[in-house]
Amino acid sequence: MSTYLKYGCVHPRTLLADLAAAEQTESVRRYTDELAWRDFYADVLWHRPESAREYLRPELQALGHDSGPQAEELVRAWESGRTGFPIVDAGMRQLLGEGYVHNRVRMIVASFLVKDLHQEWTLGARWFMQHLVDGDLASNNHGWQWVAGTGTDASPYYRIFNPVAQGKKFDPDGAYVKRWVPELRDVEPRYVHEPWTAPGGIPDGYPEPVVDHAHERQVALDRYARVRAR
Ligand SMILES: Cc1cc2nc3c(=O)[nH]c(=O)nc-3n(C[C@H](O)[C@H](O)[C@H](O)COP(=O)(O)OP(=O)(O)OC[C@H]3O[C@@H](n4cnc5c(N)ncnc54)[C@H](O)[C@@H]3O)c2cc1C
Repeated sequence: MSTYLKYGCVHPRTLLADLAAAEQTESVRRYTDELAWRDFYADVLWHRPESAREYLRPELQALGHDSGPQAEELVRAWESGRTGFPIVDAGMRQLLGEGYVHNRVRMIVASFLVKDLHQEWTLGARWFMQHLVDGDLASNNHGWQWVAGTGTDASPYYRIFNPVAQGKKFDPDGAYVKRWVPELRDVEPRYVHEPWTAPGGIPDGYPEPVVDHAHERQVALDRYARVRAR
């Protein structure tokens, strides 16, 4: 519904009225909560308009970010869905192909850019706004700040998504990855989220992982510890 809400085709109060009239199941309550997130972020943006571009926790700006030709190459790999991490690549290719990505995958690809590639959330937020059909300044930029750990009610900075574990948990048979990453269609489901472990190795045409997740996770945590110690 996000695109219809974004363009005002349906008003959130219409949805809330329907939800109030429905049997109060867990999914009805969850949906109501989701709509509340949307309004919450709109409210934050109204009161703190600078939060569209600036860190709500400015001290975390001192984390810094990677720059230079190698960092730029990694950003291009992320943008084009060629990081070698299947769930990240599927999400980024879906973004380019459909302009829509499920919330879980938005969180995974955003975490990868900020915590594995050590880029500022603002860079990813801009890319999303250029490509999402539901692109909304409040939900998008605060979604990014949530993942980056720099916003209101933010995910703690030290919570770092493991792209392999997330893929296995939320796409256990690899159907989502196989839909968007054709190079992996013939890989057995148990290897699809870490094709470098498959007996035949990584299929032709699919990249090797561009980073070592365990190492970059530690780099991110060390940077965070340094900023906190100031
Ligand atoms: C990094 C990142 C960027 C995002 N960018 C956008 C964006 O530009 N535009 C946008 O509408 N949503 C954004 N979201 C929130 C969420 O991913 C989408 O609203 C959701 O995926 C849309 O799918 P749906 O309509 O099936 O959602 P459902 O799960 O069915 O939720 C119903 C509605 O609740 C609202 N909603 C749900 N989750 C959130 C959330 N976390 N934050 C704010 N509103 C929410 C949306 O209006 C959504 O349509 C972003 C989330 C992240 C993590």
